[in-house]
Amino acid sequence: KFTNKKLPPGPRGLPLIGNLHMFGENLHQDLGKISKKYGPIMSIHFGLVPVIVASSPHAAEQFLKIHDLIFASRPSNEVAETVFYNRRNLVSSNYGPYWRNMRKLCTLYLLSNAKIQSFQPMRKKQVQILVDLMKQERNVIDVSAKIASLSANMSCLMIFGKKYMDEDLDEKGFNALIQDILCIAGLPNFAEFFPCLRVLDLQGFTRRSKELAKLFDEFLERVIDEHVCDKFSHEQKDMVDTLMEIMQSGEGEFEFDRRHVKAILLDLLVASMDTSATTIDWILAELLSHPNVMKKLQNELEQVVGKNRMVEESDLENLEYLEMVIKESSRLHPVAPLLIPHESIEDCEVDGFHIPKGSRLLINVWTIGRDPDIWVEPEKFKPERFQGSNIDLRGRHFELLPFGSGRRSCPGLQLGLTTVRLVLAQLVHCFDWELPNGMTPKDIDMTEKFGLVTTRVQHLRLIPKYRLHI
Ligand code: HEM
Repeated sequence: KFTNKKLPPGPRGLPLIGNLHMFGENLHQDLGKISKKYGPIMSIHFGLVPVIVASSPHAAEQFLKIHDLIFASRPSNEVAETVFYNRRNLVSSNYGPYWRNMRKLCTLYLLSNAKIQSFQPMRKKQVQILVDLMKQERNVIDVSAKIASLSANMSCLMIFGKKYMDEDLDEKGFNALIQDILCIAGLPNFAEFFPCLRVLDLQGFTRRSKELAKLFDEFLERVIDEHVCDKFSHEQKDMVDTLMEIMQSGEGEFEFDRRHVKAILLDLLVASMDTSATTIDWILAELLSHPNVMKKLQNELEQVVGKNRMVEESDLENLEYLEMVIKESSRLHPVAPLLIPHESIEDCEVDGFHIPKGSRLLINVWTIGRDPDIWVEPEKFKPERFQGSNIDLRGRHFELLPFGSGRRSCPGLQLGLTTVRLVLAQLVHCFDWELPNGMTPKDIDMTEKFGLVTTRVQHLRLIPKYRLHI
Protein backbone atom coordinates (compact mmCIF):
# COMPACT_ATOMS: atom_id res chain seq x y z
CA LYS A 1 0.00 0.00 0.00
CA PHE A 2 2.79 2.41 0.86
CA THR A 3 5.41 3.20 -1.72
CA ASN A 4 7.44 5.31 0.64
CA LYS A 5 8.56 3.37 3.73
CA LYS A 6 10.72 6.15 5.15
CA LEU A 7 10.40 6.31 8.93
CA PRO A 8 10.58 9.72 10.62
CA PRO A 9 14.13 10.74 11.50
CA GLY A 10 15.50 10.20 15.00
CA PRO A 11 18.64 9.52 16.99
CA ARG A 12 20.31 6.13 16.56
CA GLY A 13 19.49 3.76 19.34
CA LEU A 14 21.59 1.13 21.06
CA PRO A 15 20.87 -2.55 20.53
CA LEU A 16 17.96 -3.69 22.70
CA ILE A 17 17.56 -0.58 24.84
CA GLY A 18 16.91 1.71 21.88
CA ASN A 19 17.13 5.35 23.02
CA LEU A 20 16.27 4.80 26.69
CA HIS A 21 19.80 5.75 27.78
CA MET A 22 19.22 9.29 26.46
CA PHE A 23 16.56 10.18 28.99
CA GLY A 24 16.87 11.54 32.51
CA GLU A 25 14.17 12.44 34.98
CA ASN A 26 12.38 14.97 32.79
CA LEU A 27 11.43 12.99 29.69
CA HIS A 28 9.46 15.87 28.11
CA GLN A 29 12.45 18.25 28.34
CA ASP A 30 14.91 15.68 26.95
CA LEU A 31 12.57 14.86 24.07
CA GLY A 32 12.19 18.60 23.43
CA LYS A 33 15.96 19.01 23.08
CA ILE A 34 16.35 15.99 20.79
CA SER A 35 13.43 17.03 18.56
CA LYS A 36 15.18 20.37 17.90
CA LYS A 37 17.74 18.35 15.99
CA TYR A 38 15.48 15.79 14.28
CA GLY A 39 12.33 17.79 13.65
CA PRO A 40 8.67 17.92 14.67
CA ILE A 41 7.92 14.30 13.76
CA MET A 42 10.61 12.15 15.29
CA SER A 43 11.03 8.44 15.69
CA ILE A 44 12.73 6.83 18.71
CA HIS A 45 12.65 3.50 20.52
CA PHE A 46 11.89 2.64 24.14
CA GLY A 47 13.56 -0.76 24.19
CA LEU A 48 11.97 -2.52 21.25
CA VAL A 49 8.83 -0.35 21.20
CA PRO A 50 8.65 2.23 18.37
CA VAL A 51 7.71 5.70 19.63
CA ILE A 52 6.73 8.71 17.53
CA VAL A 53 7.13 12.16 19.07
CA ALA A 54 5.17 15.12 17.66
CA SER A 55 6.53 18.54 18.59
CA SER A 56 4.80 21.19 16.47
CA PRO A 57 1.19 22.37 16.05
CA HIS A 58 1.18 21.04 12.48
CA ALA A 59 2.41 17.61 13.61
CA ALA A 60 -0.09 17.53 16.50
CA GLU A 61 -2.90 18.35 14.07
CA GLN A 62 -1.82 15.55 11.74
CA PHE A 63 -2.04 12.97 14.52
CA LEU A 64 -4.97 14.29 16.57
CA LYS A 65 -7.22 15.58 13.80
CA ILE A 66 -6.33 14.41 10.28
CA HIS A 67 -5.39 10.83 11.32
CA ASP A 68 -7.23 10.91 14.67
CA LEU A 69 -8.93 7.55 14.21
CA ILE A 70 -5.71 5.64 13.55
CA PHE A 71 -4.03 7.09 16.65
CA ALA A 72 -7.02 6.82 19.00
CA SER A 73 -5.90 3.72 20.89
CA ARG A 74 -3.74 3.42 24.01
CA PRO A 75 -0.83 1.14 24.77
CA SER A 76 -1.36 -1.33 27.54
CA ASN A 77 0.62 -1.14 30.75
CA GLU A 78 0.96 -2.90 34.05
CA VAL A 79 -1.19 -0.50 36.07
CA ALA A 80 -3.96 -0.46 33.44
CA GLU A 81 -4.16 -4.22 33.59
CA THR A 82 -3.74 -4.80 37.30
CA VAL A 83 -5.22 -1.76 39.02
CA PHE A 84 -7.82 -0.76 36.39
CA TYR A 85 -9.56 -4.12 36.01
CA ASN A 86 -7.91 -5.24 32.79
CA ARG A 87 -8.31 -1.87 31.11
CA ARG A 88 -12.03 -1.57 31.76
CA ASN A 89 -11.43 2.12 32.56
CA LEU A 90 -11.70 4.91 30.00
CA VAL A 91 -8.15 6.29 30.10
CA SER A 92 -6.38 3.09 29.09
CA SER A 93 -8.94 1.12 27.13
CA ASN A 94 -8.23 0.26 23.50
CA TYR A 95 -10.03 2.16 20.79
CA GLY A 96 -13.16 0.18 19.89
CA PRO A 97 -16.86 -0.28 20.71
CA TYR A 98 -16.25 -0.66 24.45
CA TRP A 99 -14.33 2.61 24.73
CA ARG A 100 -16.83 4.43 22.47
CA ASN A 101 -19.83 3.33 24.54
CA MET A 102 -18.17 3.97 27.87
CA ARG A 103 -16.99 7.40 26.79
CA LYS A 104 -20.50 8.26 25.61
CA LEU A 105 -21.98 7.18 28.94
CA CYS A 106 -19.41 9.15 30.92
CA THR A 107 -19.88 12.35 28.88
CA LEU A 108 -23.65 12.03 28.93
CA TYR A 109 -24.27 11.06 32.54
CA LEU A 110 -21.21 11.86 34.65
CA LEU A 111 -19.47 14.83 33.09
CA SER A 112 -22.31 16.72 31.40
CA ASN A 113 -22.88 20.43 32.05
CA ALA A 114 -26.03 19.62 34.03
CA LYS A 115 -24.09 17.21 36.25
CA ILE A 116 -21.26 19.72 36.77
CA GLN A 117 -23.85 22.34 37.65
CA SER A 118 -25.49 20.02 40.18
CA PHE A 119 -22.25 19.94 42.19
CA GLN A 120 -21.99 23.72 42.41
CA PRO A 121 -23.26 24.01 46.03
CA MET A 122 -20.78 21.33 47.07
CA ARG A 123 -17.87 23.22 45.47
CA LYS A 124 -18.98 26.45 47.11
CA LYS A 125 -19.11 24.86 50.53
CA GLN A 126 -15.73 23.15 50.26
CA VAL A 127 -13.97 26.32 49.09
CA GLN A 128 -15.65 28.25 51.91
CA ILE A 129 -14.33 25.74 54.47
CA LEU A 130 -10.78 26.26 53.18
CA VAL A 131 -11.09 30.06 53.14
CA ASP A 132 -12.43 30.05 56.72
CA LEU A 133 -9.52 27.90 57.83
CA MET A 134 -6.97 30.14 56.13
CA LYS A 135 -8.56 33.27 57.57
CA GLN A 136 -7.58 32.08 61.06
CA GLU A 137 -3.97 31.45 60.06
CA ARG A 138 -1.23 33.87 61.05
CA ASN A 139 1.63 31.54 60.17
CA VAL A 140 3.11 29.96 57.09
CA ILE A 141 0.90 27.28 55.57
CA ASP A 142 1.62 24.63 52.98
CA VAL A 143 -0.76 26.00 50.35
CA SER A 144 0.08 23.24 47.83
CA ALA A 145 -1.02 20.57 50.33
CA LYS A 146 -4.20 22.51 51.15
CA ILE A 147 -5.11 22.78 47.46
CA ALA A 148 -4.44 19.05 46.99
CA SER A 149 -6.75 18.20 49.92
CA LEU A 150 -9.45 20.53 48.65
CA SER A 151 -9.32 18.92 45.23
CA ALA A 152 -9.35 15.41 46.76
CA ASN A 153 -12.37 16.32 48.89
CA MET A 154 -14.28 17.78 45.96
CA SER A 155 -13.51 14.72 43.81
CA CYS A 156 -14.56 12.31 46.56
CA LEU A 157 -17.80 14.16 47.27
CA MET A 158 -18.69 14.23 43.59
CA ILE A 159 -17.75 10.65 42.86
CA PHE A 160 -18.52 8.84 46.14
CA GLY A 161 -20.87 11.27 47.91
CA LYS A 162 -18.62 11.69 50.94
CA LYS A 163 -15.10 12.69 51.89
CA TYR A 164 -12.68 9.94 52.58
CA MET A 165 -9.89 10.45 55.00
CA ASP A 166 -6.40 9.16 54.53
CA GLU A 167 -6.95 6.40 57.06
CA ASP A 168 -9.93 5.03 55.09
CA LEU A 169 -7.60 3.36 52.65
CA ASP A 170 -4.27 2.49 54.14
CA GLU A 171 -1.84 3.95 56.66
CA LYS A 172 0.07 5.49 53.74
CA GLY A 173 -2.89 7.73 52.95
CA PHE A 174 -5.32 8.43 50.18
CA ASN A 175 -3.37 11.10 48.30
CA ALA A 176 -0.10 9.19 48.51
CA LEU A 177 -1.67 6.08 46.99
CA ILE A 178 -3.12 8.00 44.06
CA GLN A 179 0.36 9.45 43.54
CA ASP A 180 1.74 5.91 43.51
CA ILE A 181 -0.66 4.94 40.71
CA LEU A 182 0.31 8.00 38.66
CA CYS A 183 3.97 7.35 39.30
CA ILE A 184 4.00 3.70 38.22
CA ALA A 185 1.78 4.45 35.22
CA GLY A 186 3.95 7.41 34.18
CA LEU A 187 7.50 6.12 34.56
CA PRO A 188 9.20 4.02 31.87
CA ASN A 189 8.52 0.43 32.82
CA PHE A 190 11.32 -1.82 31.59
CA ALA A 191 9.10 -4.90 31.75
CA GLU A 192 6.92 -3.32 29.04
CA PHE A 193 9.84 -2.60 26.76
CA PHE A 194 11.62 -5.92 27.38
CA PRO A 195 8.91 -8.53 27.96
CA CYS A 196 11.56 -11.11 28.85
CA LEU A 197 12.37 -9.08 32.00
CA ARG A 198 8.80 -9.17 33.21
CA VAL A 199 9.20 -12.07 35.62
CA LEU A 200 12.17 -10.41 37.32
CA ASP A 201 10.12 -7.30 38.25
CA LEU A 202 13.35 -5.29 38.57
CA GLN A 203 11.59 -2.02 39.40
CA GLY A 204 9.12 -3.70 41.77
CA PHE A 205 6.22 -2.33 39.67
CA THR A 206 4.39 -5.65 39.45
CA ARG A 207 4.44 -6.18 43.19
CA ARG A 208 3.37 -2.59 43.92
CA SER A 209 0.63 -2.68 41.25
CA LYS A 210 -0.80 -5.81 42.83
CA GLU A 211 -0.74 -4.23 46.30
CA LEU A 212 -2.44 -1.08 45.00
CA ALA A 213 -5.02 -3.12 43.10
CA LYS A 214 -5.95 -4.99 46.28
CA LEU A 215 -6.17 -1.84 48.42
CA PHE A 216 -8.31 0.07 45.94
CA ASP A 217 -10.50 -2.91 45.14
CA GLU A 218 -11.34 -3.43 48.82
CA PHE A 219 -12.01 0.27 49.20
CA LEU A 220 -14.25 0.48 46.11
CA GLU A 221 -16.16 -2.64 47.13
CA ARG A 222 -16.85 -1.00 50.49
CA VAL A 223 -17.98 2.22 48.81
CA ILE A 224 -20.37 0.36 46.50
CA ASP A 225 -21.72 -1.78 49.35
CA GLU A 226 -22.39 1.36 51.36
CA HIS A 227 -24.38 2.75 48.45
CA VAL A 228 -26.29 -0.45 47.82
CA CYS A 229 -27.27 -0.75 51.50
CA ASP A 230 -27.54 3.07 51.68
CA LYS A 231 -25.66 3.00 54.96
CA PHE A 232 -24.96 6.70 54.74
CA SER A 233 -27.56 9.16 53.60
CA HIS A 234 -26.40 11.57 50.95
CA GLU A 235 -28.51 14.47 49.80
CA GLN A 236 -27.29 14.38 46.26
CA LYS A 237 -26.88 11.74 43.62
CA ASP A 238 -23.18 10.98 43.29
CA MET A 239 -21.36 9.16 40.51
CA VAL A 240 -21.57 5.77 42.24
CA ASP A 241 -25.37 6.10 42.23
CA THR A 242 -25.38 7.04 38.54
CA LEU A 243 -23.08 4.20 37.52
CA MET A 244 -25.06 1.66 39.53
CA GLU A 245 -28.23 2.87 37.82
CA ILE A 246 -26.63 2.43 34.41
CA MET A 247 -25.50 -1.05 35.43
CA GLN A 248 -28.98 -2.04 36.56
CA SER A 249 -30.77 -0.46 33.57
CA GLY A 250 -28.74 -2.50 31.08
CA GLU A 251 -28.29 0.70 29.08
CA GLY A 252 -24.60 0.02 28.75
CA GLU A 253 -25.22 -2.04 25.59
CA PHE A 254 -22.28 -4.17 26.67
CA GLU A 255 -21.23 -6.27 29.63
CA PHE A 256 -21.42 -3.92 32.60
CA ASP A 257 -20.85 -5.28 36.06
CA ARG A 258 -19.18 -4.21 39.27
CA ARG A 259 -15.74 -4.40 37.69
CA HIS A 260 -16.74 -1.76 35.16
CA VAL A 261 -18.23 0.46 37.83
CA LYS A 262 -15.07 0.20 39.93
CA ALA A 263 -12.76 0.83 36.97
CA ILE A 264 -14.62 4.00 35.99
CA LEU A 265 -14.83 5.27 39.58
CA LEU A 266 -11.10 4.89 40.05
CA ASP A 267 -10.46 6.46 36.65
CA LEU A 268 -12.46 9.54 37.53
CA LEU A 269 -10.71 9.86 40.87
CA VAL A 270 -7.21 9.56 39.44
CA ALA A 271 -8.01 11.76 36.41
CA SER A 272 -9.57 14.59 38.41
CA MET A 273 -7.72 14.94 41.72
CA ASP A 274 -4.15 15.76 40.81
CA THR A 275 -4.74 17.38 37.42
CA SER A 276 -6.89 20.19 38.81
CA ALA A 277 -4.79 20.68 41.97
CA THR A 278 -1.51 20.77 40.05
CA THR A 279 -2.90 23.21 37.48
CA ILE A 280 -3.92 25.57 40.31
CA ASP A 281 -0.55 25.16 42.03
CA TRP A 282 1.39 26.12 38.89
CA ILE A 283 -0.79 29.17 38.28
CA LEU A 284 -0.43 30.36 41.86
CA ALA A 285 3.35 29.92 41.67
CA GLU A 286 3.46 32.04 38.49
CA LEU A 287 1.27 34.73 40.07
CA LEU A 288 3.57 34.91 43.09
CA SER A 289 6.58 35.18 40.80
CA HIS A 290 4.87 38.03 38.93
CA PRO A 291 3.35 40.41 41.51
CA ASN A 292 2.21 42.79 38.74
CA VAL A 293 0.08 40.03 37.18
CA MET A 294 -1.29 39.09 40.63
CA LYS A 295 -2.23 42.74 41.23
CA LYS A 296 -3.92 43.04 37.85
CA LEU A 297 -5.95 39.90 38.54
CA GLN A 298 -6.95 41.17 41.99
CA ASN A 299 -8.03 44.45 40.37
CA GLU A 300 -10.20 42.56 37.90
CA LEU A 301 -11.79 40.66 40.78
CA GLU A 302 -12.37 43.90 42.69
CA GLN A 303 -14.14 45.36 39.69
CA VAL A 304 -16.28 42.36 38.84
CA VAL A 305 -16.95 41.01 42.34
CA GLY A 306 -16.02 43.81 44.76
CA LYS A 307 -14.53 43.42 48.22
CA ASN A 308 -17.85 42.96 49.99
CA ARG A 309 -18.49 39.41 48.88
CA MET A 310 -16.75 36.24 47.78
CA VAL A 311 -16.55 35.00 44.19
CA GLU A 312 -19.57 33.07 42.89
CA GLU A 313 -19.42 30.64 39.98
CA SER A 314 -21.66 32.98 38.01
CA ASP A 315 -18.86 35.59 38.13
CA LEU A 316 -16.36 33.33 36.39
CA GLU A 317 -17.46 34.06 32.83
CA ASN A 318 -16.81 37.76 33.42
CA LEU A 319 -13.21 37.28 34.48
CA GLU A 320 -11.34 37.78 31.22
CA TYR A 321 -7.92 38.33 32.69
CA LEU A 322 -8.25 35.19 34.83
CA GLU A 323 -8.84 33.26 31.61
CA MET A 324 -5.68 34.71 30.07
CA VAL A 325 -3.71 33.80 33.20
CA ILE A 326 -4.96 30.19 33.01
CA LYS A 327 -4.06 29.95 29.32
CA GLU A 328 -0.59 31.40 29.87
CA SER A 329 0.19 29.03 32.71
CA SER A 330 -1.18 26.06 30.73
CA ARG A 331 1.13 27.02 27.86
CA LEU A 332 4.24 26.94 30.07
CA HIS A 333 3.16 24.20 32.46
CA PRO A 334 0.78 21.73 30.84
CA VAL A 335 0.20 19.23 33.64
CA ALA A 336 0.36 16.34 31.14
CA PRO A 337 3.33 17.55 29.05
CA LEU A 338 3.25 14.55 26.70
CA LEU A 339 -0.53 14.00 27.02
CA ILE A 340 -1.31 10.32 27.73
CA PRO A 341 0.44 7.98 25.25
CA HIS A 342 -1.65 7.07 22.19
CA GLU A 343 -1.11 3.97 20.06
CA SER A 344 -1.75 3.49 16.34
CA ILE A 345 -4.08 0.74 15.16
CA GLU A 346 -2.94 0.66 11.51
CA ASP A 347 0.03 1.58 9.35
CA CYS A 348 -0.22 5.19 8.31
CA GLU A 349 1.58 7.83 6.29
CA VAL A 350 2.04 11.25 7.85
CA ASP A 351 3.83 14.07 6.03
CA GLY A 352 5.49 11.48 3.81
CA PHE A 353 6.74 9.39 6.73
CA HIS A 354 5.72 5.81 7.33
CA ILE A 355 4.32 5.21 10.84
CA PRO A 356 3.97 1.49 11.55
CA LYS A 357 0.93 0.01 13.29
CA GLY A 358 1.46 -0.34 17.04
CA SER A 359 3.62 2.81 17.34
CA ARG A 360 3.32 4.72 20.54
CA LEU A 361 2.58 8.41 20.06
CA LEU A 362 3.68 11.18 22.38
CA ILE A 363 2.54 14.75 21.68
CA ASN A 364 5.05 17.10 23.29
CA VAL A 365 2.71 19.94 24.19
CA TRP A 366 5.35 21.27 26.59
CA THR A 367 7.79 21.88 23.72
CA ILE A 368 5.03 23.32 21.51
CA GLY A 369 4.18 25.78 24.30
CA ARG A 370 7.77 27.01 24.42
CA ASP A 371 8.58 27.11 20.71
CA PRO A 372 10.11 30.51 19.76
CA ASP A 373 8.77 30.12 16.21
CA ILE A 374 5.22 30.18 17.59
CA TRP A 375 5.42 32.37 20.68
CA VAL A 376 7.17 35.73 21.17
CA GLU A 377 9.56 35.50 24.16
CA PRO A 378 8.20 32.03 24.99
CA GLU A 379 9.98 31.71 28.36
CA LYS A 380 8.24 34.83 29.72
CA PHE A 381 4.97 34.58 31.65
CA LYS A 382 2.83 37.22 29.92
CA PRO A 383 -0.96 36.59 30.04
CA GLU A 384 -1.43 39.70 27.88
CA ARG A 385 -0.24 37.72 24.86
CA PHE A 386 -3.76 36.21 24.76
CA GLN A 387 -5.46 39.62 24.67
CA GLY A 388 -7.70 39.66 21.60
CA SER A 389 -6.49 36.22 20.49
CA ASN A 390 -9.00 33.51 19.60
CA ILE A 391 -6.80 30.70 20.93
CA ASP A 392 -8.73 28.73 23.54
CA LEU A 393 -8.08 25.67 25.71
CA ARG A 394 -10.48 23.30 23.95
CA GLY A 395 -8.05 21.67 21.54
CA ARG A 396 -9.08 23.54 18.42
CA HIS A 397 -5.80 25.44 18.30
CA PHE A 398 -2.89 23.06 18.12
CA GLU A 399 -0.40 25.49 19.64
CA LEU A 400 -2.16 25.16 23.03
CA LEU A 401 -3.31 21.66 24.03
CA PRO A 402 -3.37 21.21 27.82
CA PHE A 403 -6.43 18.93 27.47
CA GLY A 404 -5.35 17.24 24.23
CA SER A 405 -7.55 17.28 21.15
CA GLY A 406 -9.78 14.94 19.16
CA ARG A 407 -11.33 11.62 20.15
CA ARG A 408 -9.09 10.97 23.14
CA SER A 409 -9.09 14.53 24.47
CA CYS A 410 -10.08 15.13 28.07
CA PRO A 411 -13.80 14.54 28.68
CA GLY A 412 -13.44 16.30 32.06
CA LEU A 413 -12.32 19.62 30.55
CA GLN A 414 -15.38 21.57 31.63
CA LEU A 415 -15.35 20.15 35.14
CA GLY A 416 -11.59 20.62 35.50
CA LEU A 417 -11.71 24.22 34.26
CA THR A 418 -14.64 25.06 36.55
CA THR A 419 -12.68 23.84 39.57
CA VAL A 420 -9.49 25.62 38.51
CA ARG A 421 -11.26 28.93 37.80
CA LEU A 422 -13.29 28.91 41.02
CA VAL A 423 -10.53 27.91 43.44
CA LEU A 424 -7.99 30.24 41.91
CA ALA A 425 -10.33 33.23 41.74
CA GLN A 426 -11.39 32.69 45.35
CA LEU A 427 -7.85 32.34 46.74
CA VAL A 428 -6.63 35.42 44.88
CA HIS A 429 -9.70 37.47 45.78
CA CYS A 430 -9.84 36.59 49.47
CA PHE A 431 -6.15 36.84 50.29
CA ASP A 432 -2.93 38.67 49.72
CA TRP A 433 -0.19 36.08 49.85
CA GLU A 434 3.09 36.83 51.62
CA LEU A 435 6.27 34.92 51.01
CA PRO A 436 7.96 33.66 54.20
CA ASN A 437 11.48 34.27 55.60
CA GLY A 438 12.54 37.17 53.38
CA MET A 439 11.86 35.17 50.24
CA THR A 440 11.38 37.26 47.10
CA PRO A 441 9.29 36.44 44.00
CA LYS A 442 12.51 35.49 42.20
CA ASP A 443 13.16 32.72 44.75
CA ILE A 444 10.08 30.72 43.80
CA ASP A 445 11.34 27.44 42.45
CA MET A 446 9.78 26.34 39.17
CA THR A 447 11.62 23.02 38.92
CA GLU A 448 9.42 20.31 37.42
CA LYS A 449 8.99 16.71 38.42
CA PHE A 450 7.90 14.71 35.38
CA GLY A 451 5.08 12.22 35.69
CA LEU A 452 1.72 11.50 34.08
CA VAL A 453 0.87 14.63 36.05
CA THR A 454 3.90 16.92 36.14
CA THR A 455 4.13 18.85 39.40
CA ARG A 456 6.40 21.46 40.93
CA VAL A 457 9.10 19.92 43.09
CA GLN A 458 8.72 22.43 45.94
CA HIS A 459 5.48 23.00 47.82
CA LEU A 460 4.25 26.60 48.06
CA ARG A 461 4.54 27.80 51.65
CA LEU A 462 2.83 31.16 52.18
CA ILE A 463 1.23 33.44 54.74
CA PRO A 464 -2.38 34.39 53.89
CA LYS A 465 -3.60 37.94 54.65
CA TYR A 466 -7.37 38.22 54.37
CA ARG A 467 -8.37 41.20 52.20
CA LEU A 468 -12.18 41.27 51.95
CA HIS A 469 -14.51 43.49 54.01
CA ILE A 470 -16.84 40.68 55.11
C1 HEM B 1 -7.36 20.86 34.87
C2 HEM B 1 -7.68 19.60 34.89
C3 HEM B 1 -7.41 18.58 33.82
C4 HEM B 1 -6.45 18.52 32.84
C5 HEM B 1 -5.35 19.54 32.56
C6 HEM B 1 -6.66 17.29 32.09
C7 HEM B 1 -5.89 16.88 31.02
C8 HEM B 1 -6.08 15.70 30.33
C9 HEM B 1 -5.25 15.24 29.23
C10 HEM B 1 -4.05 15.98 28.68
C11 HEM B 1 -5.73 14.04 28.82
C12 HEM B 1 -5.15 13.14 27.72
C13 HEM B 1 -5.53 13.56 26.34
C14 HEM B 1 -4.87 12.68 25.30
O1 HEM B 1 -4.32 11.63 25.61
O2 HEM B 1 -4.90 13.06 24.12
C15 HEM B 1 -6.88 13.72 29.65
C16 HEM B 1 -7.63 12.57 29.53
C17 HEM B 1 -8.68 12.25 30.36
N1 HEM B 1 -9.21 13.05 31.38
FE1 HEM B 1 -8.56 14.88 31.91
N2 HEM B 1 -7.73 16.63 32.63
C18 HEM B 1 -8.23 17.38 33.67
C19 HEM B 1 -9.32 17.08 34.47
C20 HEM B 1 -10.11 15.96 34.34
C21 HEM B 1 -11.29 15.67 35.13
C22 HEM B 1 -11.85 16.59 36.21
C23 HEM B 1 -11.76 14.45 34.72
C24 HEM B 1 -12.96 13.65 35.19
C25 HEM B 1 -13.47 13.65 36.35
C26 HEM B 1 -10.88 13.98 33.67
C27 HEM B 1 -11.03 12.77 33.00
C28 HEM B 1 -10.23 12.35 31.96
C29 HEM B 1 -10.38 11.04 31.30
C30 HEM B 1 -11.41 9.97 31.66
C31 HEM B 1 -9.41 10.99 30.28
C32 HEM B 1 -9.16 9.84 29.31
C33 HEM B 1 -9.99 10.01 28.06
C34 HEM B 1 -9.83 8.87 27.07
O3 HEM B 1 -8.80 8.21 27.04
O4 HEM B 1 -10.77 8.67 26.29
N3 HEM B 1 -9.91 14.92 33.46
N4 HEM B 1 -7.08 14.75 30.55
